[in-house]
Amino acid sequence: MKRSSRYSLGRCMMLLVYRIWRAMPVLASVWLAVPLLLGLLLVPGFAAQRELIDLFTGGIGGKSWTEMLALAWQPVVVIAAVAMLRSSLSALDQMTDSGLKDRASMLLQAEVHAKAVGVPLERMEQAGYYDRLDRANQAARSELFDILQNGIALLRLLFEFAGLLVVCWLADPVVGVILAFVFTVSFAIRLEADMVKRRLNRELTFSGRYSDYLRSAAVQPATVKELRLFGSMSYLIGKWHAVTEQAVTLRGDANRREIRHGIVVSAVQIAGLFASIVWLVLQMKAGTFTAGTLVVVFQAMRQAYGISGRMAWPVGKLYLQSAKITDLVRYLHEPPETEAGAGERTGAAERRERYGPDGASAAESRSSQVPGEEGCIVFDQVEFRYPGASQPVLRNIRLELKPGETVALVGGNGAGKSTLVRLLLGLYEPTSGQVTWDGTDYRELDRELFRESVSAAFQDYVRYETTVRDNVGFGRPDLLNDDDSVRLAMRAGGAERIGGGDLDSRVGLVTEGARELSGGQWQRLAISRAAIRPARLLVLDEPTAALDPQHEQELYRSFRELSRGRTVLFVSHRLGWARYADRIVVLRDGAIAEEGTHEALMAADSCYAAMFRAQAWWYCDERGGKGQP
Ligand SMILES: Nc1ncnc2c1ncn2[C@@H]1O[C@H](COP(=O)(O)OP(=O)(O)OP(=O)(O)O)[C@@H](O)[C@H]1O
Repeated sequence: MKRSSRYSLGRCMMLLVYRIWRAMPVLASVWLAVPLLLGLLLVPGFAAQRELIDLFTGGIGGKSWTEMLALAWQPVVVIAAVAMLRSSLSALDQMTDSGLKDRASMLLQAEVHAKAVGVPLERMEQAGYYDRLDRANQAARSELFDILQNGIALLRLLFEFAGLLVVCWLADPVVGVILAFVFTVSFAIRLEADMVKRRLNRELTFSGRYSDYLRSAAVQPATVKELRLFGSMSYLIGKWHAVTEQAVTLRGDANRREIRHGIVVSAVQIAGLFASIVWLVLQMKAGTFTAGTLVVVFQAMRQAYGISGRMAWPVGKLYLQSAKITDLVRYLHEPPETEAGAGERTGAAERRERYGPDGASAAESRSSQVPGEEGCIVFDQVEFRYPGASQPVLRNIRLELKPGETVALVGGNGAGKSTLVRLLLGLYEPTSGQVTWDGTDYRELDRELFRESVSAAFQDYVRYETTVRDNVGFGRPDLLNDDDSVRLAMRAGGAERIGGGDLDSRVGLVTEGARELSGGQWQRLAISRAAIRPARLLVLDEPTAALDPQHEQELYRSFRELSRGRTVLFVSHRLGWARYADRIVVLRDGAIAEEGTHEALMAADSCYAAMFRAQAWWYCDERGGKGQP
């Protein structure tokens, strides 16, 4: 995957840590400071050890035991204090570590959700954007804990190595340089070997699954019967053999490679150690070094070599997780519109541009007009283009919905019906032109009050896998516990029998003991959810798509009740419904092709008439000779 340098792994990690630190400064500071202190404490610890060794290897000389002990107590106290501090810091580290990772994961998930809520719907519906949101969400939910774990493990090892490097450098800068060189070389070799092994393991997981499938297929009675009959059994077994043998060979190669790398690393490390000791012995001869220094340097170098091996693990894992880290950080840092190129601005983006970075909210706070009582809606020269699309989906739409009118919106697949519905509900903003409510531009209306004035049941209706009551009551949470209102809405949506009259019966597959519903039953609940809202405008997008003829007829009966006193726009491919609307609007290729009552459009032998006859033909008695459409 190509990653921009703006979002390198290191920068992404720093941005993530900064976000966490901003939200939890104390906890995050402790979390970061502890590994640093653990590393730094190595320096006084080793210094005290050297002093103690030098004291005793220097011989008692003319000193009495009491004098020796008086000199020794200081380094002993330092060694004990360092050991106690290190163990206390390790305990503190464990405590902050688990608390911080849980909270950081929750915090970033909440930030991803908060950002998703503010994204314009038309942007959210773009496949690329939605995928990124999904990946960022997944990274925040399941990977973040692991990412932070690896990040902090790496930090701990780095600080520990830094402490050991300081110990060696203080002993002699030449030894420090040798250690830095040997450490870098052995770490690089180990990391490369680790990455190769990880990639191979991933590949082998796929081929392992394939090999398992082939092996189990070869012993399944149904497969055995068929393969014997066709004489293909040996072919299947040969295939399994080839896949398995390839995996065994690759694994053997990888193991041999790892062993070879291990030998090289050991050779480099032994050479480094040898060079350091020779150098120190030479210095000792010159009288500048003590036995204590030699022992301490020897210990520090061996400890640092161990770190070079352990560091390959978190670095390798972070590298593999880098795509997810980048997704998460980019999602959190970039405004959604930056993905859209020139000429891809949505209405919301334009508004932001007009009013500055906080444009959307500023404009929203400006839009405070109360929606009028009448609810006369006018589309005035509306054009709409999806972000990234070269052509508008809707063009030059002039449409008026009079208060209390029922309008059917019909047209072929992809004509733009659902898009028009979303503009009508204020979910999208026109790219040009305007939609008004009693003469006021939608953008000037108070969002909350506007939402209260509209209701809808969508083609892609939602299934709330909780209770029947929730499925209806989510339309009006304040009426959720008002049984009468919920039942009334269910009657209007033709859903009164769902759940056997028990509003609290659980539905769906998620909870134990719940009952799964059919597509039609879910759709009737969605219509009931729309019906519970006393909205002036009701929009039904394909309300009968999942209904059988009997339930469709029942819904039609309650439809009259449902539409009383409201402006209704419904979209339906079943033109039998359209004939009862006050007006039919036909969309073709994103433009209004014709408009009128059923009778007028039929009389005009319009494109609606052709569609209607095409559908009616299926229901005609063939012998009745009504003919083909
Ligand atoms: N989120 C989207 N992003 C980009 N293009 C879209 C998006 N949604 C729909 N379109 C495109 O807009 C056009 C109109 O789609 P729309 O869903 O409004 O049609 P429709 O008349 O409701 O179709 P159908 O009867 O099949 O439901 C189609 O060409 C479709 O590909």
